[in-house]
Formats: sequence, C-alpha cells, structure tokens
Amino acid sequence: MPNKDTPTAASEENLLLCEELIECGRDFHRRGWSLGTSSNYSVVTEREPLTLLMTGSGFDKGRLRPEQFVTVDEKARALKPDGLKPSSEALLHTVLAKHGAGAVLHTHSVAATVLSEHFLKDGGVRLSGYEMLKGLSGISTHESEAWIEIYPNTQEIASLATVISLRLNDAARPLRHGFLMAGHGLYTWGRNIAEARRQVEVLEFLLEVVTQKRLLFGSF
Ligand SMILES: CSCCC(=O)C(=O)COP(=O)(O)O
Ligand SMILES: [Zn+2]
Repeated sequence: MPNKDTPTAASEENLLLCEELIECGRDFHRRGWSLGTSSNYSVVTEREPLTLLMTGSGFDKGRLRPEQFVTVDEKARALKPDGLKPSSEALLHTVLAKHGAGAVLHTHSVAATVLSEHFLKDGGVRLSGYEMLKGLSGISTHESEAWIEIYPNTQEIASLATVISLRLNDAARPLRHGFLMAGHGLYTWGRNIAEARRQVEVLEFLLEVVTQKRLLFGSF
C-alpha cells in the first residue's frame, strides 16, 4: 500500500485496478515475460473523457507499487501524479483504448522476441489448429487460426500507433487478439484486465508451442 503522504494516481476505487495490474506484473515476471523493466500495462478508468491508469516508465514490473502508476489522457499526457513519466509506449495503449480495449498488456517473452524477429519477413505468425486457440476472444473451435501481425520494432511509437489505428479501423481485415513488434514483444488487450491477461497467457503459450516445434522438428 502507498504511504498516505506518497502521491499516487490511484483514487480508492482505482487502487483495486492498480492491485490487479501489480499482480499481473508479479506473475508475468515470474514466468519470464516481463523481466528487467520490460513491459507496460494499462486499464481504462473513464471513457468520457478517455482516461487510463498506466505503469510509469522504467519500473521493475515484477515489483510494482501503486505510486508507480500514472493516469493519462487520450493523448497519453500524464494527468497525475505530477512528474511521473508514463510508459514510453503509452500511445499504443491509448490507441487501443480508443478502439474499445478496456485493458492493454504488453510482454517481452523470449518466444515473442525470437519468433517476431524470425517471422517479420512474412508479416506475421500463423497460429492454427490448436485447442488453446479457444482461449482467444471470439474463437470457439480448434479448427481456427489466428494471424498475429508483426511490425518492425521502432522508437517512433507515435508512428506505430498511427499504423495500429489504421489496422484497427480496417473493417475488411481488422487487427484482432494482438500484435508483435519484431525482436521486442507482444501487445494484447481485452475488455478488462482479466480478459487481457487470458489473452496474454494463451498467446504466450501458443508462441512457445511454435518455438518448441521449430526446435524439435525444424520448419514444421
Ligand atoms: C528494457 S525494456 C525497454 C522498453 C520497453 O520495451 C518496455 O516495454 C518498457 O518501457 P516502459 O517505458 O513502459 O517502462
Ligand atoms: Zn516493450
């Protein structure tokens, strides 16, 4: 719990959301998906005007504290507390939130890092035929596939956010489930933290399956 004199972005009602994201960080760190200061997490706290509670930049995601969260507006500008820098990838969170995500989780697993680098030339990685696909929102049979797009890694997050926004608006081929940044990691989202967390677990599992399969059987 924050000391009563410590400025925090979390009101009483947001403190529970902070605790949920802190638990995600602890779990993802333990599983090797959020090591070092990698990853960032957010949850929408208001729709009008759009407001998100988000991890501040550069914190150890395995040992987050409530005072390390910052509220941001729709342009990813910090609202409070004063002086706390939002995640360097905040614009990816706000663009996903504007398109309806209630929570966004970003991880840096070894599988996501390796596969995204390898499959960048193909533009994405296909996950098909697995029972675990049914854990992804909107999928009800293993006879399905999820195409997880891969974008080149960049420090120009605003430009990538524009690309992601266009893809989310593409009615013919909407971006679903998540996307990868090459040599970097996975972004996924859900209506709330629990759904986004489930998406992380399922996608990280499936990326691990593809990695193991390639290790064992080559290019199968
Ligand atoms: C060693 S992590 C490099 C930055 C990054 O990719 C990340 O996910 C964490 O950045 P943040 O500013 O959100 O702490
Ligand atoms: Zn990252």
